[in-house]
Amino acid sequence: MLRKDPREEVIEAWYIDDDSNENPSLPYHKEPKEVVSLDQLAELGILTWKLDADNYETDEELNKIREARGYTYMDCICNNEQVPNYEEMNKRIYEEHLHSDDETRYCVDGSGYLDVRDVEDKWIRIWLKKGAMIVLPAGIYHRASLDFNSYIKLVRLFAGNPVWTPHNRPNDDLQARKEYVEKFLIQ
Ligand SMILES: CSCCC(=O)C(=O)O
Ligand SMILES: [Fe+2]
Repeated sequence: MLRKDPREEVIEAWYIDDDSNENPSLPYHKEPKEVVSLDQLAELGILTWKLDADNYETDEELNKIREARGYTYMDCICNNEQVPNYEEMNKRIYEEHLHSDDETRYCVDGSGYLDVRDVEDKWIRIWLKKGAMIVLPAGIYHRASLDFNSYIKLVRLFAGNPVWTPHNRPNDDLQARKEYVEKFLIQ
C-alpha cells in the first residue's frame, strides 16, 4: 500500500458548495464530497509542508525553508474570540482579496480555513490544522475564516519588510494578478 503523504494529516481541501455560504466557519462540502489533492493545489501555485509545530522556534526544517525562500521576517498571531475587533477582523479576512506578494502562513495551533479560487473561478476550501504550512502565490484570489474551533495561532513569514495589504476583488489590473493569471491560469 502507498504511504500517505504526511501533509495530508494536517491539510485537507475540497470544493465548497457556493450556494450555502452564510456561516464561513462551516465546511460546506458538496454532496457528494469533491476532494482537492495537494497536487491540484500545487498546480495553482500553492506550496504546502507539514512541520513540527511544537518546536517551530527551533525547528531546523523550518529554518531551511526560511533560508531557501529568504524569509527574514517572522511573527506569530492569534485569532480567537478574545482578540480586539474580532468580528470586524474576521469579516475583513473573509472578503475576497489578493496580495502583491506571496502569503505564507504556518498553523502552529488550532485550525482554520483558507479559500482559494481555481482555474474556473470556483472556491476551494483548504483546512489548515496544527503543523500545516502554506504559501499562497502573489495574485491568487483568496479569503480566510475560522472553523468550528474558533481558534488559530499562525506564524507569518515574509521575505523582507512585510506588506500585508489586501487588494479586494476586483483588482485584475494589478501586476501581480496579471502575472499570476499568465503563469497559472492560462493553459
Ligand atoms: C490564514 S490567515 C490569512 C488571512 C489573509 O488572507 C490575510 O491576512 O491576508
Ligand atoms: Fe490574504
